[in-house]
Amino acid sequence: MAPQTKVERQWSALTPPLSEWVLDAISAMRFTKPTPVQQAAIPLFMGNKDVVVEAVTGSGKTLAFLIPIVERLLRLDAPLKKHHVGAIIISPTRELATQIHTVLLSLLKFHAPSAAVMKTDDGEDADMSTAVAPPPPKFPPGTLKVVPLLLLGGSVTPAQDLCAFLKSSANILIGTPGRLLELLSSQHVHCPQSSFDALVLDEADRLLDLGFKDDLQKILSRLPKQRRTGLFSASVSEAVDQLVRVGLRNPVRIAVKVKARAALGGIAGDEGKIEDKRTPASLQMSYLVLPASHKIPAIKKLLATLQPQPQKTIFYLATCYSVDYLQHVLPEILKGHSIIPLHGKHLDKVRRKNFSKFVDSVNPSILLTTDVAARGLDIPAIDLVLQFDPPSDPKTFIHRCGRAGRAGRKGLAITFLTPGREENYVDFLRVRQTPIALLTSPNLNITSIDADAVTKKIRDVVRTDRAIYDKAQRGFVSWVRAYSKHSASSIFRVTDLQWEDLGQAWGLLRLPAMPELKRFEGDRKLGLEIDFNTFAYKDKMRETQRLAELNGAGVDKEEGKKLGKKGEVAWTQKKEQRAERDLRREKKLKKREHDRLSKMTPEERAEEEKLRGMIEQVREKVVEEEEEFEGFSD
Ligand SMILES: Nc1ncnc2c1ncn2[C@@H]1O[C@H](COP(=O)(O)OP(=O)(O)OP(=O)(O)O)[C@@H](O)[C@H]1O
Repeated sequence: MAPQTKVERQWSALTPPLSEWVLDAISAMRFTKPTPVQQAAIPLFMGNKDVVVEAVTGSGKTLAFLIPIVERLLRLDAPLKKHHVGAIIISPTRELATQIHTVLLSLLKFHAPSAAVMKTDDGEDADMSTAVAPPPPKFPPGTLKVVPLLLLGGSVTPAQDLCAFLKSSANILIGTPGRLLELLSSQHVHCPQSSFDALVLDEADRLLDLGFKDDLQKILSRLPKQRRTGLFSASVSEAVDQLVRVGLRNPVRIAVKVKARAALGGIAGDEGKIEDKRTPASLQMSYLVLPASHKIPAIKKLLATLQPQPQKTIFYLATCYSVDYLQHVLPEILKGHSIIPLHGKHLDKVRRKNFSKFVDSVNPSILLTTDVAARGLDIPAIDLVLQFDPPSDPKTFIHRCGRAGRAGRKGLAITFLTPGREENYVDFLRVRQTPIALLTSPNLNITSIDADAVTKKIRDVVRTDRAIYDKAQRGFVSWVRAYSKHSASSIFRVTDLQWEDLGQAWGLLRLPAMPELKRFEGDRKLGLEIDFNTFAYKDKMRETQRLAELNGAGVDKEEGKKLGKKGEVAWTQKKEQRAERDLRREKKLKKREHDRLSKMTPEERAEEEKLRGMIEQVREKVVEEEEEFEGFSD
């Protein structure tokens, strides 16, 4: 017998033993040993156990559920019937679902029969194979294989998803709840007791949140009760009250915690003590206490002084509108870094493009984002996470921080707190086994001169275009609303906010009119004298419209905006733009479909017609999933 390699030795201690091809795949990935969560979860989930798995971010939970699912489907006595589903993996966001699908494909590349299906399904590979390479190997009927299908929503219609399912006879579905439900609602998709094996909820506590409740309930009602269910997350214990909803049967709880020495800068006297942590040991969890107006100057200094210089940074903001605003001003301040915005209100196309741009960028770059990118994303090169302020939902905290310091790599997560009551957040986190320590190095020493200089720069950008001013006002209002909804409401109180300093921090040209400022008696103009009547939009059409309104009746000269039905113009315009966009999208899809059909042989067409007949019966409803993921982003 050939001597075992190091990889085989480490992984082969698992029982039941993994298949040869899985060991080959792991070996190619250079994972010399299973991570603790893989060691604990793979044997149990490969057996007949339901599992609830909590392990720190970046600890390899994805393979901990993918390997058992695949192994079990490939150990069946006979292949699943056509259009029968063997396993479903649900994820709260498209990006995460896509990532799980990618990891699964990289695993299946090593399973020849499944890989052959992937090849023939991929048009490019198939074409190339007829031209240069030999055709993919044929396997005898009855060969077991895993065929995954990714369901995301966005620009793909439910009918197209069904078409892909029927054509590929996929047996593992990966997707977001809304689109999965659409597919499962079709009478052509079968999940009977005899075939359905496992359901996985990745980021389970998020999926058990109220926002997903209805979809999840409906999905569960379409699955057999006798199945294996796996719940995975770095914060699943936050959802214990909800677990019963998932119908777990005597689940085994697996909790992989980290023991670490308490860092300097935590509670006095605790330094060096061993403590349980819910964050990876390789991730330095830090905070800074600064007035709001010192935060961006501190970030500027940090990025310039941290060694080695951060290459990929995630900068979390509370709302989509804050992202929409700061994407215009940060490039001016954080020069040398590409600022890439990403939030749930972006069109699907923009969201995908910007995400890829960040992942692929070779220069220092900052993903400016909301909690849409808080969970699950595995981009190993991220070395720094910045939180302008803590997330409204405290369980999101460890997920945001956990985008850095993954799989043993060093990472740094810094949370900004303002002096006063917010400092209690440090103790609040400690109780939740998420200790954070004051960042003492590099020493930033931000002065009011630094803050004034940054505010001036921001304001200079805002003054270039009234559209940016609008975004600033909107971004700020949405931020205040998010702040007021913080679940740690005794720590984050709107009444404690320092409005003038915040105005400076955001580079506002005046404080917006908002109910939260009713009792504010300070300077709403923030010390500036600006003639808003002459403050123009760069966009000529918009400016002409503004001027027309300004010169017309019912105009507040100071605001330069229409009185009465506030916001009516913008709203109707927005509605028209959306309708136009939908029309354009529909036309594009039709053209793409036409091009696809025109390339088909008559036989393929006939098959297509047959499929279409089946698809006609499917509800055509495009689900707006993004809003759910945003939760509190106004
Ligand atoms: N056995 C292993 N050895 C080394 N690296 C591994 C191993 N298993 C997985 N990894 C790598 O660890 C990284 C994190 O894995 P994964 O994304 O599954 O983490 P996770 O626990 O799901 O994190 P999160 O809670 O943030 O979703 C990935 O880049 C993955 O390739």
